[in-house]
Amino acid sequence: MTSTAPAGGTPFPGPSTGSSSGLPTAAATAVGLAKTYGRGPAAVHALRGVDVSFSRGAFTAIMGPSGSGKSTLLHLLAGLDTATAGRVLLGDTDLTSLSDTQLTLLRRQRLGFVFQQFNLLPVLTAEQNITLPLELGGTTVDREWMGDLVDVLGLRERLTHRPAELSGGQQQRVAIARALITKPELVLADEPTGNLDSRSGAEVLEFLRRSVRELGRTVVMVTHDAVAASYADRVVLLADGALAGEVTDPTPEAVTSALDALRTSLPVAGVTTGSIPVVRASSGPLGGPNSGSAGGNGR
Ligand SMILES: Nc1ncnc2c1ncn2[C@@H]1O[C@H](COP(=O)(O)OP(=O)(O)OP(=O)(O)O)[C@@H](O)[C@H]1O
Repeated sequence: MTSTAPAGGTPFPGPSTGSSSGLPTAAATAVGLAKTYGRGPAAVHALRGVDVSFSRGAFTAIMGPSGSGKSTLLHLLAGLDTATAGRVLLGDTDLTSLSDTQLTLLRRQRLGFVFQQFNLLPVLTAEQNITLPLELGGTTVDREWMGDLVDVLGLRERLTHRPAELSGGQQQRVAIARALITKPELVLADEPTGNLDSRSGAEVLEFLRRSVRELGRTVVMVTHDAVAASYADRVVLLADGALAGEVTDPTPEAVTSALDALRTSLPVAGVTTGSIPVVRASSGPLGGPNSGSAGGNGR
Protein backbone atom coordinates (compact mmCIF):
# COMPACT_ATOMS: atom_id res chain seq x y z
CA MET A 1 0.00 0.00 0.00
CA THR A 2 1.16 3.51 -0.67
CA SER A 3 0.07 6.65 1.04
CA THR A 4 -2.26 9.13 -0.63
CA ALA A 5 0.03 11.96 0.47
CA PRO A 6 2.11 13.36 -2.38
CA ALA A 7 5.86 12.79 -2.30
CA GLY A 8 7.57 14.93 0.26
CA GLY A 9 4.28 15.57 2.01
CA THR A 10 3.48 18.59 -0.13
CA PRO A 11 -0.19 18.59 -1.04
CA PHE A 12 -1.19 19.48 -4.57
CA PRO A 13 -2.58 22.91 -4.93
CA GLY A 14 -6.28 22.04 -5.02
CA PRO A 15 -8.88 23.82 -7.09
CA SER A 16 -9.41 27.43 -6.12
CA THR A 17 -12.31 28.46 -3.96
CA GLY A 18 -13.16 31.41 -6.14
CA SER A 19 -16.60 30.27 -7.32
CA SER A 20 -19.73 29.90 -5.21
CA SER A 21 -19.37 26.10 -5.35
CA GLY A 22 -15.82 26.43 -4.11
CA LEU A 23 -14.54 25.02 -7.39
CA PRO A 24 -13.49 26.63 -10.66
CA THR A 25 -16.12 26.16 -13.37
CA ALA A 26 -13.67 24.58 -15.79
CA ALA A 27 -12.63 21.08 -14.80
CA ALA A 28 -9.75 21.26 -17.26
CA THR A 29 -8.31 23.91 -19.54
CA ALA A 30 -5.76 23.87 -22.35
CA VAL A 31 -4.05 27.18 -23.00
CA GLY A 32 -2.04 27.61 -26.20
CA LEU A 33 -1.39 23.89 -26.07
CA ALA A 34 1.11 22.68 -28.65
CA LYS A 35 2.78 19.33 -29.17
CA THR A 36 5.41 18.60 -31.79
CA TYR A 37 6.79 15.10 -32.25
CA GLY A 38 10.26 14.86 -33.76
CA ARG A 39 12.42 17.68 -35.10
CA GLY A 40 13.40 19.46 -38.27
CA PRO A 41 11.93 18.15 -41.49
CA ALA A 42 10.55 15.10 -39.65
CA ALA A 43 8.62 17.22 -37.12
CA VAL A 44 4.92 16.42 -36.77
CA HIS A 45 2.81 19.23 -35.31
CA ALA A 46 0.17 17.16 -33.54
CA LEU A 47 -1.30 20.18 -31.70
CA ARG A 48 -0.73 23.76 -32.85
CA GLY A 49 -1.80 26.00 -30.00
CA VAL A 50 -5.17 24.77 -28.77
CA ASP A 51 -7.25 26.86 -26.36
CA VAL A 52 -10.18 24.91 -24.97
CA SER A 53 -11.85 24.38 -21.63
CA PHE A 54 -14.03 21.58 -20.36
CA SER A 55 -16.84 22.62 -18.06
CA ARG A 56 -17.28 20.95 -14.71
CA GLY A 57 -20.32 18.67 -14.64
CA ALA A 58 -20.49 18.34 -18.42
CA PHE A 59 -19.95 15.52 -20.91
CA THR A 60 -17.72 16.63 -23.79
CA ALA A 61 -16.73 14.59 -26.84
CA ILE A 62 -13.61 15.29 -28.88
CA MET A 63 -13.89 14.44 -32.57
CA GLY A 64 -11.93 15.03 -35.74
CA PRO A 65 -10.36 13.25 -38.67
CA SER A 66 -7.67 10.64 -38.10
CA GLY A 67 -4.41 12.32 -37.12
CA SER A 68 -6.12 15.56 -36.06
CA GLY A 69 -4.62 15.37 -32.55
CA LYS A 70 -7.45 13.92 -30.44
CA SER A 71 -5.36 11.33 -28.60
CA THR A 72 -2.53 13.80 -28.15
CA LEU A 73 -4.92 16.25 -26.51
CA LEU A 74 -6.35 13.55 -24.23
CA HIS A 75 -2.86 12.39 -23.24
CA LEU A 76 -1.77 15.94 -22.43
CA LEU A 77 -4.94 16.51 -20.38
CA ALA A 78 -4.05 13.33 -18.49
CA GLY A 79 -0.49 14.46 -17.87
CA LEU A 80 0.69 11.33 -19.71
CA ASP A 81 2.82 13.35 -22.11
CA THR A 82 4.55 16.71 -21.93
CA ALA A 83 3.53 19.71 -24.01
CA THR A 84 5.94 21.45 -26.37
CA ALA A 85 4.28 24.77 -25.50
CA GLY A 86 1.28 25.99 -23.59
CA ARG A 87 -0.34 24.80 -20.39
CA VAL A 88 -2.84 22.26 -19.12
CA LEU A 89 -4.84 23.09 -16.02
CA LEU A 90 -6.80 20.58 -13.96
CA GLY A 91 -9.00 22.93 -12.00
CA ASP A 92 -6.39 25.49 -11.02
CA THR A 93 -3.47 23.05 -10.98
CA ASP A 94 -0.97 23.61 -13.78
CA LEU A 95 0.06 20.11 -14.84
CA THR A 96 3.03 21.47 -16.75
CA SER A 97 4.58 22.62 -13.45
CA LEU A 98 4.42 19.21 -11.74
CA SER A 99 7.13 16.59 -11.36
CA ASP A 100 6.60 13.05 -12.64
CA THR A 101 5.86 11.85 -9.10
CA GLN A 102 3.32 14.60 -8.55
CA LEU A 103 1.70 13.79 -11.90
CA THR A 104 1.44 10.12 -10.97
CA LEU A 105 -0.29 11.02 -7.72
CA LEU A 106 -2.53 13.58 -9.43
CA ARG A 107 -3.64 10.96 -11.95
CA ARG A 108 -4.40 8.54 -9.13
CA GLN A 109 -6.25 11.04 -6.98
CA ARG A 110 -7.97 13.42 -9.38
CA LEU A 111 -8.41 11.66 -12.73
CA GLY A 112 -10.28 8.58 -13.91
CA PHE A 113 -9.57 6.69 -17.12
CA VAL A 114 -11.69 4.52 -19.39
CA PHE A 115 -9.97 2.86 -22.35
CA GLN A 116 -11.10 1.05 -25.46
CA GLN A 117 -9.44 -2.10 -24.11
CA PHE A 118 -11.11 -2.44 -20.73
CA ASN A 119 -7.76 -3.05 -18.98
CA LEU A 120 -9.24 -5.06 -16.11
CA LEU A 121 -7.03 -7.43 -14.13
CA PRO A 122 -8.19 -10.95 -15.04
CA VAL A 123 -7.44 -12.55 -11.66
CA LEU A 124 -9.50 -10.04 -9.71
CA THR A 125 -13.28 -10.05 -9.31
CA ALA A 126 -15.34 -7.14 -10.62
CA GLU A 127 -15.49 -5.70 -7.10
CA GLN A 128 -11.73 -6.02 -6.60
CA ASN A 129 -11.11 -4.37 -9.98
CA ILE A 130 -13.41 -1.49 -9.06
CA THR A 131 -11.73 -0.86 -5.71
CA LEU A 132 -8.16 -1.34 -7.00
CA PRO A 133 -7.42 2.42 -7.33
CA LEU A 134 -8.37 2.84 -3.66
CA GLU A 135 -6.14 -0.08 -2.68
CA LEU A 136 -3.27 1.50 -4.61
CA GLY A 137 -3.90 4.83 -2.94
CA GLY A 138 -4.28 3.30 0.52
CA THR A 139 -7.78 4.77 0.84
CA THR A 140 -10.80 3.06 2.31
CA VAL A 141 -13.86 2.32 0.19
CA ASP A 142 -16.76 4.75 0.54
CA ARG A 143 -19.45 2.05 0.67
CA GLU A 144 -22.29 4.46 -0.10
CA TRP A 145 -20.55 5.74 -3.23
CA MET A 146 -19.63 2.19 -4.24
CA GLY A 147 -23.30 1.23 -3.84
CA ASP A 148 -24.44 4.18 -5.96
CA LEU A 149 -22.00 3.27 -8.71
CA VAL A 150 -22.87 -0.40 -8.67
CA ASP A 151 -26.58 0.42 -8.87
CA VAL A 152 -26.28 3.04 -11.61
CA LEU A 153 -24.07 0.70 -13.62
CA GLY A 154 -26.24 -2.38 -12.99
CA LEU A 155 -23.35 -4.40 -11.58
CA ARG A 156 -24.73 -5.58 -8.26
CA GLU A 157 -25.24 -9.18 -9.44
CA ARG A 158 -21.82 -9.30 -11.10
CA LEU A 159 -19.47 -8.19 -8.34
CA THR A 160 -18.03 -11.64 -7.61
CA HIS A 161 -17.43 -12.44 -11.29
CA ARG A 162 -14.03 -12.25 -12.94
CA PRO A 163 -13.67 -10.31 -16.21
CA ALA A 164 -13.68 -13.51 -18.31
CA GLU A 165 -17.15 -14.25 -16.90
CA LEU A 166 -18.52 -10.87 -18.01
CA SER A 167 -19.67 -9.58 -21.39
CA GLY A 168 -17.71 -6.78 -23.05
CA GLY A 169 -20.34 -4.25 -22.04
CA GLN A 170 -20.28 -5.47 -18.43
CA GLN A 171 -16.47 -5.30 -18.40
CA GLN A 172 -16.58 -1.74 -19.64
CA ARG A 173 -19.14 -0.88 -16.95
CA VAL A 174 -16.73 -2.31 -14.35
CA ALA A 175 -14.00 -0.15 -15.90
CA ILE A 176 -16.26 2.90 -15.60
CA ALA A 177 -16.97 2.10 -11.93
CA ARG A 178 -13.20 1.74 -11.39
CA ALA A 179 -12.66 5.13 -13.03
CA LEU A 180 -15.30 6.75 -10.81
CA ILE A 181 -14.58 5.07 -7.47
CA THR A 182 -12.09 7.75 -6.39
CA LYS A 183 -14.64 10.50 -7.26
CA PRO A 184 -12.21 12.03 -9.76
CA GLU A 185 -12.59 15.62 -10.89
CA LEU A 186 -12.28 14.52 -14.51
CA VAL A 187 -12.90 11.23 -16.31
CA LEU A 188 -11.01 10.80 -19.59
CA ALA A 189 -12.40 8.19 -21.96
CA ASP A 190 -10.55 7.08 -25.09
CA GLU A 191 -12.89 5.36 -27.58
CA PRO A 192 -14.78 3.65 -24.72
CA THR A 193 -17.23 1.97 -27.10
CA GLY A 194 -14.69 1.03 -29.77
CA ASN A 195 -14.70 -2.65 -28.74
CA LEU A 196 -18.40 -3.02 -28.06
CA ASP A 197 -21.40 -4.03 -30.12
CA SER A 198 -23.95 -1.31 -30.71
CA ARG A 199 -26.28 -2.29 -27.84
CA SER A 200 -23.48 -2.55 -25.25
CA GLY A 201 -21.97 0.65 -26.63
CA ALA A 202 -25.27 2.48 -26.17
CA GLU A 203 -25.49 1.19 -22.58
CA VAL A 204 -21.98 2.37 -21.77
CA LEU A 205 -22.66 5.80 -23.27
CA GLU A 206 -25.88 6.06 -21.31
CA PHE A 207 -23.97 5.23 -18.12
CA LEU A 208 -21.30 7.80 -18.90
CA ARG A 209 -24.05 10.34 -19.40
CA ARG A 210 -25.77 9.34 -16.16
CA SER A 211 -22.46 9.62 -14.33
CA VAL A 212 -22.45 13.27 -15.40
CA ARG A 213 -26.15 14.02 -14.88
CA GLU A 214 -26.82 11.98 -11.73
CA LEU A 215 -23.42 11.57 -10.11
CA GLY A 216 -22.04 15.01 -10.90
CA ARG A 217 -18.96 13.82 -12.76
CA THR A 218 -17.12 15.54 -15.64
CA VAL A 219 -16.34 13.40 -18.68
CA VAL A 220 -14.17 14.10 -21.75
CA MET A 221 -14.36 11.37 -24.38
CA VAL A 222 -12.50 10.87 -27.65
CA THR A 223 -14.62 9.09 -30.24
CA HIS A 224 -14.87 8.54 -33.98
CA ASP A 225 -18.57 7.76 -33.74
CA ALA A 226 -21.12 10.54 -34.35
CA VAL A 227 -23.82 8.66 -32.45
CA ALA A 228 -21.50 8.17 -29.47
CA ALA A 229 -20.66 11.88 -29.59
CA SER A 230 -24.36 12.74 -29.57
CA TYR A 231 -24.60 11.48 -25.97
CA ALA A 232 -22.34 14.37 -24.97
CA ASP A 233 -23.43 17.91 -24.10
CA ARG A 234 -20.89 19.34 -26.49
CA VAL A 235 -18.58 18.11 -29.24
CA VAL A 236 -15.20 19.80 -29.71
CA LEU A 237 -13.85 19.41 -33.24
CA LEU A 238 -10.16 19.19 -34.07
CA ALA A 239 -8.59 19.37 -37.51
CA ASP A 240 -4.88 19.28 -38.27
CA GLY A 241 -3.92 19.93 -34.65
CA ALA A 242 -6.15 22.98 -34.23
CA LEU A 243 -9.58 23.65 -32.78
CA ALA A 244 -11.98 23.59 -35.73
CA GLY A 245 -15.32 24.29 -34.09
CA GLU A 246 -17.85 22.79 -31.78
CA VAL A 247 -21.35 21.40 -31.75
CA THR A 248 -23.50 22.02 -28.71
CA ASP A 249 -26.40 19.71 -27.81
CA PRO A 250 -25.20 17.49 -30.64
CA THR A 251 -27.35 15.19 -32.70
CA PRO A 252 -25.69 12.47 -34.81
CA GLU A 253 -26.76 14.34 -37.93
CA ALA A 254 -25.26 17.65 -36.81
CA VAL A 255 -22.01 15.96 -35.83
CA THR A 256 -21.81 14.07 -39.13
CA SER A 257 -22.38 17.18 -41.20
CA ALA A 258 -19.82 19.14 -39.16
CA LEU A 259 -17.25 16.36 -39.72
CA ASP A 260 -18.11 16.16 -43.42
CA ALA A 261 -17.61 19.90 -43.67
CA LEU A 262 -14.23 19.60 -41.96
CA ARG A 263 -13.11 16.85 -44.31
CA THR A 264 -14.17 18.76 -47.41
CA SER A 265 -13.24 22.18 -45.97
CA LEU A 266 -16.71 23.44 -46.81
CA PRO A 267 -18.32 26.18 -44.77
CA VAL A 268 -20.54 24.77 -42.06
CA ALA A 269 -24.02 26.01 -41.29
CA GLY A 270 -23.97 28.12 -38.17
CA VAL A 271 -21.87 30.90 -36.82
CA THR A 272 -18.30 31.23 -38.02
CA THR A 273 -15.68 32.64 -35.69
CA GLY A 274 -12.60 33.57 -37.67
CA SER A 275 -11.58 30.42 -39.50
CA ILE A 276 -13.35 28.27 -36.95
CA PRO A 277 -16.83 27.12 -37.87
CA VAL A 278 -19.01 26.96 -34.78
CA VAL A 279 -22.04 24.80 -35.30
CA ARG A 280 -25.10 25.16 -33.11
CA ALA A 281 -27.00 21.92 -33.50
CA SER A 282 -30.73 21.81 -33.30
CA SER A 283 -32.10 19.80 -30.43
CA GLY A 284 -35.14 19.25 -32.59
CA PRO A 285 -36.74 16.07 -33.83
CA LEU A 286 -33.63 14.31 -35.04
CA GLY A 287 -33.92 11.28 -32.78
CA GLY A 288 -30.52 11.36 -31.04
CA PRO A 289 -30.05 11.17 -27.30
CA ASN A 290 -29.97 14.96 -27.15
CA SER A 291 -33.32 15.29 -28.87
CA GLY A 292 -35.00 13.85 -25.79
CA SER A 293 -35.46 10.23 -26.84
CA ALA A 294 -35.13 7.92 -23.85
CA GLY A 295 -32.38 5.49 -23.20
CA GLY A 296 -30.07 6.25 -26.10
CA ASN A 297 -30.25 4.99 -29.63
CA GLY A 298 -28.40 2.36 -31.60
CA ARG A 299 -25.04 3.11 -33.09
N1 LIG B 1 4.64 9.33 -30.58
C1 LIG B 1 4.51 9.93 -31.76
N2 LIG B 1 5.56 10.18 -32.55
C2 LIG B 1 5.43 10.82 -33.73
N3 LIG B 1 4.26 11.26 -34.22
C3 LIG B 1 3.16 11.04 -33.48
C4 LIG B 1 3.23 10.36 -32.22
N4 LIG B 1 1.97 10.29 -31.71
C5 LIG B 1 1.16 10.89 -32.61
N5 LIG B 1 1.87 11.33 -33.67
C6 LIG B 1 1.35 12.06 -34.82
O1 LIG B 1 0.65 13.18 -34.34
C7 LIG B 1 -0.51 13.43 -35.12
C8 LIG B 1 -1.72 13.42 -34.21
O2 LIG B 1 -1.86 12.11 -33.70
P1 LIG B 1 -3.07 11.69 -32.74
O3 LIG B 1 -2.88 10.25 -32.40
O4 LIG B 1 -3.17 12.67 -31.63
O5 LIG B 1 -4.32 11.88 -33.70
P2 LIG B 1 -5.81 11.31 -33.54
O6 LIG B 1 -6.71 12.40 -33.98
O7 LIG B 1 -6.00 10.75 -32.18
O8 LIG B 1 -5.79 10.16 -34.62
P3 LIG B 1 -6.69 8.83 -34.73
O9 LIG B 1 -8.11 9.29 -34.90
O10 LIG B 1 -6.17 8.16 -35.97
O11 LIG B 1 -6.47 8.02 -33.48
C9 LIG B 1 -0.54 12.35 -36.20
O12 LIG B 1 0.04 12.88 -37.37
C10 LIG B 1 0.32 11.26 -35.60
O13 LIG B 1 0.94 10.50 -36.63
